[in-house]
Amino acid sequence: RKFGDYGGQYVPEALMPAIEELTDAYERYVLDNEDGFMDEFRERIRDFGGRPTPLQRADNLSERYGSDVYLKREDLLHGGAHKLNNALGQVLLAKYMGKERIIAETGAGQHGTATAMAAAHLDMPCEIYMGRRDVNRQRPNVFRMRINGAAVNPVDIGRGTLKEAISETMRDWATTVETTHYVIGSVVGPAPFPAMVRDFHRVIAEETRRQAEEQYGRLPDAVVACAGGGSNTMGIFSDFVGDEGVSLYAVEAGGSSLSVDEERGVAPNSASLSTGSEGVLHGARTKLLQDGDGQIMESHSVSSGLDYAGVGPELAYLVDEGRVNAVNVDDDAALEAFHRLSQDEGIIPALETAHALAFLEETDEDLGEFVVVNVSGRGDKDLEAAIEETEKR
Ligand SMILES: Cc1ncc(COP(=O)(O)O)c(/C=N/[C@H](C(=O)O)[C@@H](O)C(C)C)c1O
Repeated sequence: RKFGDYGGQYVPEALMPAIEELTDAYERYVLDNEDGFMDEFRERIRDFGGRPTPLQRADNLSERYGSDVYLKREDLLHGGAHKLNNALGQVLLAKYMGKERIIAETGAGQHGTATAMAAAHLDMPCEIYMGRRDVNRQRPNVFRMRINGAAVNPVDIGRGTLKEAISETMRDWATTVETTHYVIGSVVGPAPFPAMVRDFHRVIAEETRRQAEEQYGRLPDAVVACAGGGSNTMGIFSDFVGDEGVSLYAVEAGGSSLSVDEERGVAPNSASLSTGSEGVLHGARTKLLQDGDGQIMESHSVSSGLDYAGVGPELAYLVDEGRVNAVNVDDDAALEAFHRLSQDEGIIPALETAHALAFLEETDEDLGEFVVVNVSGRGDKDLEAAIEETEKR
């Protein structure tokens, strides 16, 4: 339940029965593979999802940085992002638990889309909560969710971004726990969600380890991934935590600046790991952007998927332990990296992913000769935003 001081289950009493039921199901089906649950998960994520994803050498980036840069291509997973690993796992688990309805939150819309696809695939009705602001800036994903048969509920309270969408989804779940499972989109929320979401994404790290040995003859010197809630980071890091020779870099959104405006409660970034402080958000104790009175601050990022004031408790723990390096790059660097990968490698990355790629350009650290970057998603959803943002600069 806990990762050092972080984690726990800070939820209203009404949710405790659902949390206990989910904990029992997680232990039986995910940890103990009861009824062959994990076998069915692996078979479906292979045949429906398209796993394994390639570990591909980026020849032009390798030349630019004078090292062997390999891309873990989660953008090639069905739906265009790593999100399907967790969404498929949780919807399948809901089916094993006898649930009849699926709900989820989304910000960038990738998690919402993945949940809608998994629910359609497993014949479960699905409802997605999405901040109005995100509905407007990730429209291609709103269309995909609806075409996959999900209802998309725009959330108009507050700033209409991810934080409010999560709160609305939790509110729905509190009154529908009997029949409904809440598919949380990242390694956040009350236990067992952070560990369970990590375990569904662990397949990314397992493949990367095998592919590194086969294609390069040894483990990477460094693994780099962007961090919003932290699921694609924990997914690709989880298998390497015990390998001291593999440096791990979690790249957060530095937004437009790292200085926060305590007065207005606004942080023009989402660098919770680097600049946040300990607090409770969405059911877990973790690190988050809060003002002196403990009010959660508005976060910012050019990418919806990193625009989140919190971060997963296990990732916060690994950073405090010094096992993961928390770094960040700003909006401009991410936009440059978005265009660089598109022009130099023929891959349009998600704006979230672009932050991980920007770190290779921005850092003056020597990352070693064999560097793996997690390409968490593709940038189809971001084309309009990226062009607009680039023209503005
Ligand atoms: C392509 C892509 N890459 C990275 C992220 C960051 O989420 P994590 O991997 O959980 O840190 C995201 C996050 N997307 C979520 C979503 O689509 O709803 C996000 O907005 C929330 C679930 C946090 C993403 O779409």
